[in-house]
Amino acid sequence: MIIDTPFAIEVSNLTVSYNARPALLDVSVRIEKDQLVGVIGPNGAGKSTFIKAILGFVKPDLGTVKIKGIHAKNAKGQVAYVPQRGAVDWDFPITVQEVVLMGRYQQIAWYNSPCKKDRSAAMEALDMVRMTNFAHRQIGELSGGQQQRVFMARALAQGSDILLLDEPFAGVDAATERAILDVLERAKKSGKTLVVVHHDLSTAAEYFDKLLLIKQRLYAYGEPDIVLQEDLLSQVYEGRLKIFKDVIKKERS
Ligand SMILES: Nc1ncnc2c1ncn2[C@@H]1O[C@H](COP(=O)(O)OP(=O)(O)OP(=O)(O)O)[C@@H](O)[C@H]1O
Repeated sequence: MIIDTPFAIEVSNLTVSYNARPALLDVSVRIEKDQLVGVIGPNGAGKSTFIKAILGFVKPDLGTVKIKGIHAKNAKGQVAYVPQRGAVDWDFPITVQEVVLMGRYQQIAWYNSPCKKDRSAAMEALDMVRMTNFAHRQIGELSGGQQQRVFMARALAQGSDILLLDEPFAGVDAATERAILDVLERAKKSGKTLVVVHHDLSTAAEYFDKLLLIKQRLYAYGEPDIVLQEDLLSQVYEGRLKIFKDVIKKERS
């Protein structure tokens, strides 16, 4: 069933708890299609939980998630996920090409092996992240930034219109950060909606079309100049006054 909606993701009244302690409380937000969205907030704010709840990896106490107008339970395969780099066993003996092909497994019946179409989708995705020359390399032999790009290719090969990424810029150098941003921007131009957990307030306005500011509750969602307001940031980041004052100064200069 195709529903004509401008929204990629609609989250309504979402509450998620771990051991009876709420990580997210009554979060409602509608994310439009074809946007590059940054999810910001301090440590432990519930950013990863927000992503995991959209993916159905954690069960909400309350609330609903819709993907392109359809209840998330019935929209399996519509959303691709790029986990935090630390969540992956990089010593596993597998090549770059095999990892990216794994993105196609939802499309491959259990009794079939990957066909030509699956292989070309995987190669196209590797090309998009500029990693074609590394197709036959073991994943353990890549740098952190290259590993990140391979996992982005795996998500792109899946063919979903919506990609959720958990801290893709964590632990990479400035040049790699640029390369990853370039992939995100190209994916957006090709019609994807990307929701990205991001730690660094100083680059948030430059990198993203919209920001989602979260600390257990949703504090703001919108264009960076609406979200990066001193009063909002002071509520969310409390003692870390200097950091956000510098950010606002940079925003306005
Ligand atoms: N599996 C879990 N079991 C128990 N508590 C958890 C679990 N996962 C997260 N939490 C708690 O839920 C809250 C939100 O965690 P979450 O990882 O979503 O935050 P975050 O904003 O992504 O944090 P960070 O920026 O530090 O990665 C935190 O208090 C965290 O300790």
